[in-house]
Amino acid sequence: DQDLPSDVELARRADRQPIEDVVAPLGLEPADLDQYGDHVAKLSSATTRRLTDRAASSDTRYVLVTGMTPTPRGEGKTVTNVGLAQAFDRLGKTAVAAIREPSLGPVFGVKGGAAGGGHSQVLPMKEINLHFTGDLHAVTAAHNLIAATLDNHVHQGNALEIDVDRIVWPRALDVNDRALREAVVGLGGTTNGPPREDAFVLTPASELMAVLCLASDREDLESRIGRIVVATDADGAPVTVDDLGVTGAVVVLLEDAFRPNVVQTTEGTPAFVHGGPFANIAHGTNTIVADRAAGALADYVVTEAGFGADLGAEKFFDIVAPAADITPAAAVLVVTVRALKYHGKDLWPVEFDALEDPDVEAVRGGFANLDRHVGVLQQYGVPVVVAINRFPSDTDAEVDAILEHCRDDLEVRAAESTVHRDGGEGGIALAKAVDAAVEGHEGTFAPLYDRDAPVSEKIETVATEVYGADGVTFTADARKDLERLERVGLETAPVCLSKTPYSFSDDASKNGAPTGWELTVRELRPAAGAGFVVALTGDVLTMPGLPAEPAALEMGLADDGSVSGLF
Ligand SMILES: Nc1ncnc2c1ncn2[C@@H]1O[C@H](COP(=O)(O)OP(=O)(O)O)[C@@H](O)[C@H]1O
Ligand SMILES: O=COP(=O)(O)O
Ligand SMILES: [Mg+2]
Repeated sequence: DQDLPSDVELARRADRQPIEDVVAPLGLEPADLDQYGDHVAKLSSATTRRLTDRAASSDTRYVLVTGMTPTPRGEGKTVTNVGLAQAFDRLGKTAVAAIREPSLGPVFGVKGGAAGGGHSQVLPMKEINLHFTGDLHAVTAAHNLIAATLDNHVHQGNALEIDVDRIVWPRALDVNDRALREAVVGLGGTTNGPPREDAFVLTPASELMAVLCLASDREDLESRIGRIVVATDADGAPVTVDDLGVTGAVVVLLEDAFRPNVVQTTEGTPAFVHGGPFANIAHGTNTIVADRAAGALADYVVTEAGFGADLGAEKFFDIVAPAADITPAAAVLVVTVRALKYHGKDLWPVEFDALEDPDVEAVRGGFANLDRHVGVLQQYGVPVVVAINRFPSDTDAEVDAILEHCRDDLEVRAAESTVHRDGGEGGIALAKAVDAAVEGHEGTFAPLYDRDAPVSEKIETVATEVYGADGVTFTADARKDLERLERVGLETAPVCLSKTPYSFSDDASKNGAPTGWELTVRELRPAAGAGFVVALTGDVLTMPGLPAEPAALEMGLADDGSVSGLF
């Protein structure tokens, strides 16, 4: 398999069409777009409202792309998502790839870009991976305006009697910076004070990002922002963004960010790239507005949920689909030979060169992880199709072992996908398997837990039925947090579990399908704006750190304007 040119080189070579031509087959006119140059646009406010007001048309097929428990490099969900949308396009259907927009954190950190790869990318790759249309910068600014307004309120006399030891609204930055995980602000005497402990989260972990992704329209966006709890007062009552009086300014900052970004894939298939929460520290899928707008226009909406099915897919099914009134038609579970070997060899931490050598037995050893993910997805009543995302070093024997296992043992459809190397052509078999699975499926989709169940019961359900835990241990702090939920009206809200993506359990070193363990919940953070409760487990960090060799060290700008080191 001859080596492909780099993603940035392939992106540069792809012949791009004017964005108005890309979306014309969807029935969009130039008047529906606010353009940012020839290849990037946002839906206009009027069109966003028109498309999202429509009931989700029942004949639109929403295909969720999820994955098995990944290695730190990621196993190709975004690549598969883009490639599958291209495949449906090639089969004469209208399709939209609906994915998240990248955060600068991973771009300059370890994972690199999140715009797909090879012949299945969204373009323009450099712009999308860097500033794009400014949405993440807007969220960062809006987040920090709330924080500054809060400290200013306290400085100016604290009429709301905010308890400065119970402020729960951090600051945000879209850069991985462990030095900011815990900070002290307000130093410098009465001019700057009062001093207090503070924290920074990466912008994708900001509750404003979740609000932007879950709001159904502009009015809902505003009321959700106003409901965000930033602190508690001397009586222990919640203090909200509305109480601070800054809701209007935040909406002004986020009005453009709320409208879906419209771009194209390497093959000219439409893509709505919008919203950027990760699935370990947040709910992990793109905006509802992008899903709904795409669903009003296309036969297929192929959308991705981050990390493994235990994270992104669980949150898509239990939080996003109900909030968006979307019924998923199928789930595509992306697996790779290398991730199966990683689980099969029970490696931790991962040594990638050990995964290059052909080893069918090690692939078989990883089936326990694959099988649990298939079982998790089937619990939601959706048909599952396994996509084997083929890497250059994979052998036919390894791929055949997976196909046979899916057919003979799991009795689920599976298809080899070569969309990274071949673009949409490499996803035709997968697209046909998805259609066959949808057409042959009985049963109906349903979230896993009853929407009125108490938060603790919802956490137990996800822990035992999705993660495979024997039960849940709430620390003393978490139990206190549970009691406080009533005061913010979230005692029966959906839960957004914050957990390591590298294991079904809350311990990254336990790969495969761990059994005989308890999930430990150490803290609950009410997200009244997002309308869910974040449950922190293990040692998940909402402000990641840079690795020993950050991707940033490989980047540069050539004289011809091309960027090196972006991948
Ligand atoms: N089949 C493949 N061959 C080579 N590289 C791939 C393949 N699939 C994905 N990649 C690369 O692996 C990295 C992770 O892919 P991505 O689609 O972002 O995974 P995920 O969305 O699951 O995190 C990206 O750099 C991507 O270009
Ligand atoms: O939130 C994580 O998303 P990926 O799995 O696509 O990196
Ligand atoms: Mg991805």
